[in-house]
Amino acid sequence: MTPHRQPPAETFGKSLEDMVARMRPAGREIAGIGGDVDRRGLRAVLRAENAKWYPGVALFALEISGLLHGEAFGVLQPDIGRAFGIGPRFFSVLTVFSQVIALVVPLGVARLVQNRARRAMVTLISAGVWSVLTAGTALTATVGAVGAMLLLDEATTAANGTVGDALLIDSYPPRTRVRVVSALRAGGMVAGLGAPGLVFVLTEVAHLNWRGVFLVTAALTAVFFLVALGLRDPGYGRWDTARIQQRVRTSDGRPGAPAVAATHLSILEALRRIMAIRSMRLFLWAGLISAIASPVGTYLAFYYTDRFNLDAGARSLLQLATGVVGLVSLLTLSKLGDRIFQRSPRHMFTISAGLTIVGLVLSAAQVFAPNVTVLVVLAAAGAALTGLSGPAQTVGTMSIVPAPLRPHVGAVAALFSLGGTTAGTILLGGLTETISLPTAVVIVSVPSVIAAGVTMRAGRFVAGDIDRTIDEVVEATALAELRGSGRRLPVINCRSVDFAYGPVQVLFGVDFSVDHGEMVALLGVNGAGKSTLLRAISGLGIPQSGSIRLDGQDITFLDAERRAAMGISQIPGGHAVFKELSVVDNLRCYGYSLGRDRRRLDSAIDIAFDAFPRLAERRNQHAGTLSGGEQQMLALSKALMLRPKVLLIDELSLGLAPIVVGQLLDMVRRINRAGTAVVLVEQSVNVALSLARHAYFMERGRIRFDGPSDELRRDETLLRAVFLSEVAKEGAR
Ligand SMILES: Nc1ncnc2c1ncn2[C@@H]1O[C@H](COP(=O)(O)OP(=O)(O)OP(=O)(O)O)[C@@H](O)[C@H]1O
Repeated sequence: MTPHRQPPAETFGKSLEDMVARMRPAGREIAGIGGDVDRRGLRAVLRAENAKWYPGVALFALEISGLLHGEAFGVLQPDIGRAFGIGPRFFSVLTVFSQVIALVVPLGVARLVQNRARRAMVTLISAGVWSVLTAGTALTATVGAVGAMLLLDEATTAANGTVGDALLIDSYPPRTRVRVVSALRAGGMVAGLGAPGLVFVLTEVAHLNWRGVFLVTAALTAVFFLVALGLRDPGYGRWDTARIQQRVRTSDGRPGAPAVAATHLSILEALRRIMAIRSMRLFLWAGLISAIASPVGTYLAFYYTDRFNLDAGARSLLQLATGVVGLVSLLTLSKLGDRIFQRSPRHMFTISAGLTIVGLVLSAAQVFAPNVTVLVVLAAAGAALTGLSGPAQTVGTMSIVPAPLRPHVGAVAALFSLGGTTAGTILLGGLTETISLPTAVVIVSVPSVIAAGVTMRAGRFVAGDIDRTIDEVVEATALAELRGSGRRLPVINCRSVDFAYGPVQVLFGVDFSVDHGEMVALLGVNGAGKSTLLRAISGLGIPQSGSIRLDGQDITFLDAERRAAMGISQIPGGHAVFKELSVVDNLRCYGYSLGRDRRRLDSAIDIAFDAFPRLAERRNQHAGTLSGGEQQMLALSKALMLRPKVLLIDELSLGLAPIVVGQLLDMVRRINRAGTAVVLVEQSVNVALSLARHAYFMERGRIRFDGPSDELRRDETLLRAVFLSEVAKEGAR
């Protein structure tokens, strides 16, 4: 017998959506947008929030450490080459490996830290390895060892880069983040200016050979490593996610609910989740487009060296002037950045991208500078304005992803910007062969202006995307609360699902739930979106927004294969069998998720043959040559074999004789009685309503009815619509 729904499960999805909507304003305020604009200074906010300076200081120490050893490796490469008799070819082969490492390591590290917050450990191990590597390089005697060290260095640098921003963001409250990120970037700029100076002093003033420089650098990186040694991972979403969870728990006066179990995503699933964020997609494309111009700096340095006859000293001064102006502008304007972000993330991106465009124009104008003074002014002003968008972008991108996926963002961004840099190197190389450098610089600056425009557009969606992360946290916590209070969660719960095929949206805010062991009818006119909803549940399609949960666990972005293993089976209308395969091979394919246990598979196949002797008689016949009814029996065998938690059936009875339909429905009842919840999409209203106590009615991608089947049976207006579409379908056949 179909179990009774627990009140108010009939509107479970709806009530959850109401709860999520109710908590959204509080969630926004916690996430640092909305509410009264916080005008306090950084120190005052950190004191009031009891946030410590140390994580920032430690991360700064690690940044200096990274810069120092990176600079030593970069500058001294030719000397190492000479010492071992290796030429540029050796290093260019290494570069290829380095690029592979730069792409692969971040993804692996992001996955590694997704399950447990161990980002501080990753960053400290990286820094420790740097010290050892730098010292090891000084003492090494073989070419192979040099190569291995350079590659290991690349891997640890990539690992550190993956977790750095996420660690910083999670260490500070949202209302201080633009300032904190800006301060760290400014510190990095200082170190960036100081590192070459140090290498210069060690080689030119102290006259150390490359081994000596590496030893001194190793000692310094070790000191910075020790400074950072107390760094601990603050935990995912320490200042946002955790606080929202806390707020949800206390909102109904039941503190101390069990922890919310997160769904761990594979790398591909995590990428899918990230790419589902509209503003993130735009940010990533903007990153790729703007990276096209990244080789410009090198060309410019050559250009103004020739044009104004600048020597190394003058070039360093130019760099120093640019750095100092950039630093001052970052530090003075970052407070404003925090305020604007709080008022409206969209404005923050409009302003920062607007300033970037002005900065780009000034930077490109360098090539027309009549003298060195104008060159310095243009370079400094350009760099200062374009530099402002960095922290805005970091805070924006980190705020729109769920906290455990923040390290993945760095990994994906690296992928995109590498594509842009490669394209830019090829493009600029080609352009400078055929046209003058000033024209080439102006041409290559155009993509950066376009990228700023794309960023501006991305900013429009940031607030909405932050809402989605808040909603997910509220929902997960609310469900954990409910479970903690003894309530059994629905086996399937869809909340506010939007789905589109390309630009055409077909589902709009669908709330849909199915209890354990329940049979539910999903009805509606043709094209209402019933099959699409089933596809979203089984993982054949990914919704643009909203969530899908199996037994409380978020499965919105999981692979279909994983969902099948978790207990969701689907019998798609019209093409449920592999027509080219024999009956028994079809059953073997269905049994894929049972694993490698041959005996288990064989006994599952026997169960199917016992239930449908007609299939047993035709075990070696091609499934495509079975009758329509036999094909549906074969399809239903999947549920008999796998005993899923939920069976999604799309149009079981379509085009079949009543007697065959009767047999199939008997089997559906049997499967349901054995504990499998069934969602029945049926063209025959009578069939569906006679089987299911609970019914949903869809129209144009929206749920129009959610309640007892008897009530729907009495709703003539809705049923007439289905009936008419049924007639139309029959007519079309
Ligand atoms: N792969 C696809 N690409 C583009 N549009 C699609 C795709 N599949 C379905 N659609 C469109 O999505 C809308 C919903 O289709 P869906 O099959 O989910 O409806 P349905 O309620 O199951 O209809 P029916 O009862 O006729 O099967 C329809 O307008 C359909 O044309």
